[in-house]
This record gives sequence, C-alpha cells and structure tokens, in this order.
Amino acid sequence: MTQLTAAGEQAGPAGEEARTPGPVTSTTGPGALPETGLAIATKGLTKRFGAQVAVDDLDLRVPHGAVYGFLGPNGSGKTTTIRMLLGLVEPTSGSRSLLGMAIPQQATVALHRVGSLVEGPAFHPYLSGQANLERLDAADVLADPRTTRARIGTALERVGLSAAAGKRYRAYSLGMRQRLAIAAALLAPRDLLVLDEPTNGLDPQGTREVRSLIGSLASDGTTVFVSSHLLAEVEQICSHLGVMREGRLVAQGTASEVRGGGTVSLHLVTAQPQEAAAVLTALGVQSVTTHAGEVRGIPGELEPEAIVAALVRAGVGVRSFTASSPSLEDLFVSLTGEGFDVSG
Ligand SMILES: Nc1ncnc2c1ncn2[C@@H]1O[C@H](COP(=O)(O)OP(=O)(O)OP(=O)(O)O)[C@@H](O)[C@H]1O
Repeated sequence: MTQLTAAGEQAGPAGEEARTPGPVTSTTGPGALPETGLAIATKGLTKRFGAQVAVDDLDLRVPHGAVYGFLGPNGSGKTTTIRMLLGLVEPTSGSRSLLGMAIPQQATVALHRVGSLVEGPAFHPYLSGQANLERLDAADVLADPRTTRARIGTALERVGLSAAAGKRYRAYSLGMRQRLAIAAALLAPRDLLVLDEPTNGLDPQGTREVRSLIGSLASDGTTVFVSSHLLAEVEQICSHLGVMREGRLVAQGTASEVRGGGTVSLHLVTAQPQEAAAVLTALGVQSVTTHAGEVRGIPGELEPEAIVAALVRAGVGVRSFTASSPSLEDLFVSLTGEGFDVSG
C-alpha cells in the first residue's frame, strides 16, 4: 500500500444521535462486524470473480456527515464495492455495515435509510418527472401511499426540479435526468446516499448541477458516498477521499490527509552544486542529489525560508529555488499507477 491514513473522524450533524441506532454488538471471528459508529464501515471486504480479485481486503471508514469521494480508474472495483455495500452482491469474504447495521442481516432496516443510485432507475420518456416518481413510489412496498405526493414534492424541491415536475422526461436535459434519478433516491428521508458515478455521461453543465446538488444534500447533514473515476468532478466537494487501485484501497482519509500524503521536494539551480549539497545535508535535508548545476532533496519539516537563508549565509549563489508538493493529480497518478481523466 503506497499510503494509508486513518479516516479522520468528523463530528456528525446535529441530531445525529437521534437518527443513529445503538451500536451493533460486535463479535470476533471471520463473520465479525466492522467497527460501528461510522456511516459505512467494511472489514476485509473481498470479492472474487473466478480467479480475478475485483475487491481485495477493503477496510472502508466513512464517518457520519462526510462527503466521501470513492475514486479510482475504471475497473478498480468501485461498483463491485458499492454493490456489496447495498447487498446486491455477496462478498467472497469480509463484512460490512451501513449506519451501524450489518449487511445483509439488518439490510431491511438499514437500506430504508439509504438512498442509492447504482444503475439509474428506468424512467418512462413520455411521463413527467412527477409521474415517473409516482410510479417508482407505488412500486416500493415500504412507501406509504398516503404521503406519496408530499414526499415527491419534497424530493423534487430538493433537487431543484419543482418547476419542471410536469414536463415530460424526454424533454429533460441530461443534468435534469440525473437530478430526477437522485430525487428517486430521496423519496424517503435518507441518512446516507450512495451514488455510483452520478456524473457519468453528463456534459459540463450537468456535472456542475449534480455536483452542486451533492453539496447541498451534504449541507443538510446527509452522509454522501460518491464514486467517480473523474478526480476533478468530486474533489471540490469531498471532505474525505478513498482511492482504489486494482481492487485495493491505496489511500483513505480526510481530503487534506490524503493530499498531505505527497512529499514536498526541493529543486535549486546554482553554480556551486557541491557547496549547496553540503549545506542542505548539514541542515538535515534528505536524499540530496546533484546533477550538473542542479541540486534536489526532500526537506521534510524544514521551512524553505530557513534553507535559503542557510545557503545565503554559506555564500552559495542561488539562481532558482523551488519547494513543491505534488498536485492532487500527480498524487493520484502515483497512487493508482495510471492517469485520471482529470478534465472529464
Ligand atoms: N459480474 C462480474 N463478473 C466478472 N467480473 C466482474 C463482474 N463485475 C465486475 N467484474 C470485474 O471486476 C473488476 C472491477 O470492476 P468494477 O465494475 O467494480 O470496477 P469500477 O471501478 O466500478 O469500474 P467502472 O468505473 O468501469 O465501472 C473489473 O475487472 C470487472 O471486469
């Protein structure tokens, strides 16, 4: 594993205590539950398809109230993980819980509080957004028909489609279609939303709409778990990130913890590389190398100002000096071993 930081705990939204059931009694042994008290937790979650390991020993930790970006290239195991979380596919081994409840043992109760978008619902093109939601709600045995209209009204309002509720689905833009799919996931009050690639196939405007919708859902206190192979789409709205590579979680934590995993390196150009290298080494800079008129090293905790001052004191002429962290893009490429499609 290149880097793995513990997911930072994030204070849950006000009223979370009331919404969160008591902890599930944990056991030991192969069927042991993962840690509860998290919105999503998995322990050693693994899925094999024949000889292929699609998801390998996954320990996810998604705190209540987080917007968790589940990132990774195509084929890295995101959808398989989500399908296991929602009880749509059985893991080969390992355990998982949603909102502190074990899946599949407590799936009926847990999943009623979880809205999901995995394979978008099939909408009827000639029916309005409102009528489509009525059909979906009627098909849900747990939904109370007496409150259908009110719940649909609330869901449409939450995704900003109230004004377009009577419009036929076929006249909706791509962004509106995806927002309707999210409204379908919101037909009951949800504490957790699990969205698999919600911006897939959307144009930039649709992507912006969905991204801003996710941000507003999260600001209401809903925990959002959103997968994407497009870094730029989710990084702005995520409080936490998990990065998948070939079925394994190679980084996890708060967005700043994951970003902070990149090592700062320094690069200076000078006519006196040997003298400069001696100064850097004496200061404690690690891995100092020289090549032609260039010196590189890893400053660790040393401040760039202190390094430059020491060089000046030693009479080393510095033509240029740079201390840089890798961009999030560079970091992800190094974590996943391949390029993310960062532009979408
Ligand atoms: N039902 C299945 N049978 C066999 N192999 C599968 C099945 N489902 C997924 N896989 C394989 O498991 C691996 C992980 O696939 P998965 O769909 O979970 O990845 P992903 O990160 O969601 O990628 P994408 O964004 O392309 O959907 C892939 O190599 C895929 O081919």
